[in-house]
Amino acid sequence: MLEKKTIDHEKAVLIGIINREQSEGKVTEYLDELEFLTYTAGGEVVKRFVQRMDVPNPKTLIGTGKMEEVEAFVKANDIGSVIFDDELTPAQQRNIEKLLRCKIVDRTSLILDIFAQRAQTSYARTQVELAQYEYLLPRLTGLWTHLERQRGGIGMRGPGETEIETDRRIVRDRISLLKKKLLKIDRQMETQRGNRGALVRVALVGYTNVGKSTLMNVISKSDVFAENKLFATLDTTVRKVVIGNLPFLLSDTVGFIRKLPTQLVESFKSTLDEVREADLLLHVVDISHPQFEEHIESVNKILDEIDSADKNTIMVFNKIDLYKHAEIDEDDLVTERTERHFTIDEWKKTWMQRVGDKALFISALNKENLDEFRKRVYDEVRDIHVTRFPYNNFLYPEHLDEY
Ligand SMILES: Nc1nc2c(ncn2[C@@H]2O[C@H](COP(=O)(O)OP(=O)(O)OP(=O)(O)O)[C@@H](O)[C@H]2O)c(=O)[nH]1
Ligand SMILES: [Mg+2]
Repeated sequence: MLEKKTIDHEKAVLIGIINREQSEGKVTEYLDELEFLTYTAGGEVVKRFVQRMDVPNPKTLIGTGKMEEVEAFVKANDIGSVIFDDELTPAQQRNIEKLLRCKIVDRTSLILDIFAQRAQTSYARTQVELAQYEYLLPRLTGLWTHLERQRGGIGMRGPGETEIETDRRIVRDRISLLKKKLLKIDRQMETQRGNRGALVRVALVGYTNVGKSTLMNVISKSDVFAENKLFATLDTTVRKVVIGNLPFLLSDTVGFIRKLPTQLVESFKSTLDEVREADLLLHVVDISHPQFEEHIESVNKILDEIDSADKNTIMVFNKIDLYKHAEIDEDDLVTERTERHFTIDEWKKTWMQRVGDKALFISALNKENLDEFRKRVYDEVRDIHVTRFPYNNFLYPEHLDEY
């Protein structure tokens, strides 16, 4: 269920293109996610436009005819933003802006906007601001006037410099300032992490909205913010958790998403240090989501980008309470049985073949199978612990139920 807040819902339309790489079905899925992102950002989607085209129009991405259709709709319906699923070049963005005279947003800037809204701590805010400026820099091409406030008037403009150059210089200065600021906080955090001593470190990773924070809360009896919107968590939270009598550190991290803007991965690298330095990853998956396998791929890709793809990982399939498999009527002899028809048991078997006992099926919300989850995590953490401190191993029995 979506909790609607009293934000003034700005009306938005979505635009996607179908081509050789993305089929109609895929585009529908991508636009579903884009709609969820729009909702998270405070907007309301009133219409979607989809066009089939193999070569994008260099001027406006979609074709002229389609653009006229969009223009008519935007004007007639008081639309505040037009949101594209595909990334726009700075030139395309400018051209479309001129035509439609409303906000033109692509997936990257939408995600950046959500991050900006949700950043709570000064660290997260600094990271987001850096990502925003890096997105902005190549797009500074004269049409922008929103840097006016920061220009500071007299004396700021060097002789002979054009406005765009001044803007670029201001943005570059700001970027290097922010990088310095982050570096300083990074060092402090590194020291903090160093002080945590020898405890085994476990990190929850996964696509956004899969239930990482909910699981963190039930396991550590803490109170991390969780809600049915994307990117509820931006800052890493670390908690000391004890299972049996074995203590370890559990961290909850920012959720991943398909096409996570590179600027964000870059500037959130240090938030992701927690992942990079973890001894064990719990890769949480929302098995009730129709595209959960693609989510797994996106997450693996980002883990690869931060050099963490080879880490010891347990796959945690969450939300089994919501999972429903598609059914085929007995007299239906045409429909082929596919993964969509798998029962949870079949998924269990499939994943067991792939990763052995490193797959778990739970419901964090209904607390289903949490004992099994605790036991698996205990065994894994214990193994890491006794490998690291062999002399210590008598402290921690091989089986949790000996406690
Ligand atoms: N039905 C069901 N809902 C769940 C389960 N686990 C979490 N949820 C819901 O899923 C939504 C997202 O949960 P979060 O814990 O915020 O997810 P997250 O992975 O931390 O999300 P981000 O921080 O945004 O990346 C919330 O509305 C939870 O109540 C579950 O096992 N079953
Ligand atoms: Mg979270």
